[in-house]
Amino acid sequence: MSPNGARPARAHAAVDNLRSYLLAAGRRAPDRPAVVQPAADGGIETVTYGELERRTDDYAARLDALGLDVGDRVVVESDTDADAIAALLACATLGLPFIPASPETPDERLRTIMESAEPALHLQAARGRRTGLPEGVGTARFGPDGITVERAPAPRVRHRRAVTPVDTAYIIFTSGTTGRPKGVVMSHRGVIAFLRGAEAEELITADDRVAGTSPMQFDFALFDIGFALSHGAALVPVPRDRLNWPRRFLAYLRETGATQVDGVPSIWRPVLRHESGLLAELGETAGLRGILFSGEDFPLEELRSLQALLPKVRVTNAYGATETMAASFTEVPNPLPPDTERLSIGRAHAGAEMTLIGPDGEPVDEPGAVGEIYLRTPSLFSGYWDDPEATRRTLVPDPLDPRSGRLVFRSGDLASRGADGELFFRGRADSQVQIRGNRVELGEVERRVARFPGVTGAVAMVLPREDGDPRLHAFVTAAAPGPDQKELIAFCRAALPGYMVPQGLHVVERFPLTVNGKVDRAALTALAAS
Ligand SMILES: Nc1ncnc2c1ncn2[C@@H]1O[C@H](COS(=O)(=O)NC(=O)C[C@H](N)c2ccccc2)[C@@H](O)[C@H]1O
Repeated sequence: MSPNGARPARAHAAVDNLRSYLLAAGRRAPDRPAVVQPAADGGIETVTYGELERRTDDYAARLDALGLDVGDRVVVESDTDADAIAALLACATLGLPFIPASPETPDERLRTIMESAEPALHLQAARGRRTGLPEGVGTARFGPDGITVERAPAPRVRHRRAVTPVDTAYIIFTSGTTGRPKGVVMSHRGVIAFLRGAEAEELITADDRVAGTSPMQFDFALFDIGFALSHGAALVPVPRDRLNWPRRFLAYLRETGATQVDGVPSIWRPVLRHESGLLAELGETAGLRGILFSGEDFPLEELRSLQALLPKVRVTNAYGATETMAASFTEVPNPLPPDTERLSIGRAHAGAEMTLIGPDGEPVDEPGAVGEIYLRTPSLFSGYWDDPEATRRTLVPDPLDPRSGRLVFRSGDLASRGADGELFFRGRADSQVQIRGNRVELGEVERRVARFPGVTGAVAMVLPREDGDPRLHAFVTAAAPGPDQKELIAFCRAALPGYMVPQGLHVVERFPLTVNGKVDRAALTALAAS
C-alpha cells in the first residue's frame, strides 16, 4: 500500500498526458475510426476511438491492480495494432514509462535493454512468442479479452500520488554508436509539445488515414500513432508481412483507404523496382495524397522516380532525432529541379528553432557555410537513461544564450543555409571524413556514383585500415550486368577531386537494412572487410 494509503491518482484529465492528448480528438467523435487493421477473418476491421478508449481503460484497471508505482517501467512488445496502442495509452494513464519493442528484437538485445531499464513488467501481445524473460520481471499478455498476468511483478511501495507532464512517457533504446543501446527518455510534455508543433504544419486532417510502416521500437512508429490520433485521423499500421511484398503492400494501402503513407525511404525501393505500374495506378485511382519520409536522406534518383509516378502526391521530408522526436517538415518540390544536389530540411516546426553552430561555438549564418544543427525546442528529451555523461554532451547550454541556463539539443548533424534561410542536410558530423587531410562529403560521392548508367543506388563510406590511411569505399546496387568498375571510377574521376574517388567498389544485390529500415552501414563495413 502507498504510504498515504490512497491509491495513486491517475493522470489528471486537465494536464498534459499522452493518453488524454491522443484520445481528445476522438472524445468529440467516439464513433470515428482510430485504427484500421487486419481482422481475424482475413478482412479489414476498424477500431473506433470509443472502443480504443474502453480498451485503454480496461488495460489501465488491470495494470493498476498490479500495484506498480509512477515511474516503474513496462516493456510493451508487439507489432503496432489497436491493442498495442491501448497498452501504451494504459501505461501513460498510470505514469508507467513504456519501452516499446518489436517481436523482431533479438533476445540478446532485449536482455541488454531490460538489464539497463530494469522494467517491472514485460507486456506482450496475447500471441507473442517471447519466452525466457529474466526472473525478476513480471510478465503479462494483452489481447481482446484484457490483460492476463503470468508472473506478477515484485511488490513495491507506491511513493507517487500524481502523474505529471514531466514524468516519463516512454524510453526508446537506440543502438548507440558505441554499441551499448542508449535509452532516450521522453516526457509527456516533450511529446505533446512536439505533436502540437506538427499539428501547426497542417499536413493532415481528421479525414486522413495514415499508414505507418515502422517497427514499434523506432520512434517513427510512435510519431505515426501520435500524428494520426492527435488529428482525430485513423492510423493504418501496415503489418510486416504485407510491407515486405510490394504487390501486397500496395493492395493493402488500397484496401484500407490509406491517404498518407509514412516510412523510411527504403520502403519504396522494392515497389519502385518491381511494381511501379501498380504504384502509379494507386496514385491515380486510390485516395493516396501524401507521403512522409524520415530517418535518412532519400536518394535523389529514387525520389525523382517516386514523384514521376505520383505527380499529385505531396512528399514531405520529416527531419529530426528521437531525442526531440523530430525537428522539421519540408515539402519536397515536385518535380525536383534537375540541379538539386541535396534536400532541404527547411525550418523547424512551429515552436522550435534550428541554429547552425561552427566548430568554434559561434553561429554560422552565411549562406552555404556548413555548421552543426543545434535545436531549441520544448520537446527536448529528459536525458539518456542512466547515462548523465552522454546527456551532458547532448543537452548543452544554448550557445546563443549560455547564461540563461536554457539547454538545447546538439544534433550531431551538419547543415548549410540556403539563400532564404532554409537548411539543407549535409550529413552526420561524425561521418565527415578526412581522406588524405581533405574533408569528404559522402553525399557528393554517392550522388556522382548514382549517376553512372545502370547504377540504381550508391552508399559511400570511409573504412579504417589497420596499417594505413582510411579508404573511401562505394557500395552500389545496379541493374544487371552491373557497372564496369574501371569505367565507373573514371566517371567519378571526371567530376570529383582525387581524394573523393572511391578506392574500393562493391556491387551488392541490395543494401542491408537495420531493423528500423535504414541502410545498415555496419553490415556494409563487414562486407568490405570480407
Ligand atoms: N529527413 C531526414 N533526412 C536526412 N537524415 C535524417 C532525416 N531524419 C533523420 N535523419 C538522420 O537520422 C538521425 C536521427 O535518427 S533517429 O534518432 O533514429 N530518428 C529518426 O531517424 C526518425 C525521427 N525521430 C523522426 C521520426 C518521425 C518523424 C520525423 C523524424 C538524424 O540525426 C539524422 O542524422
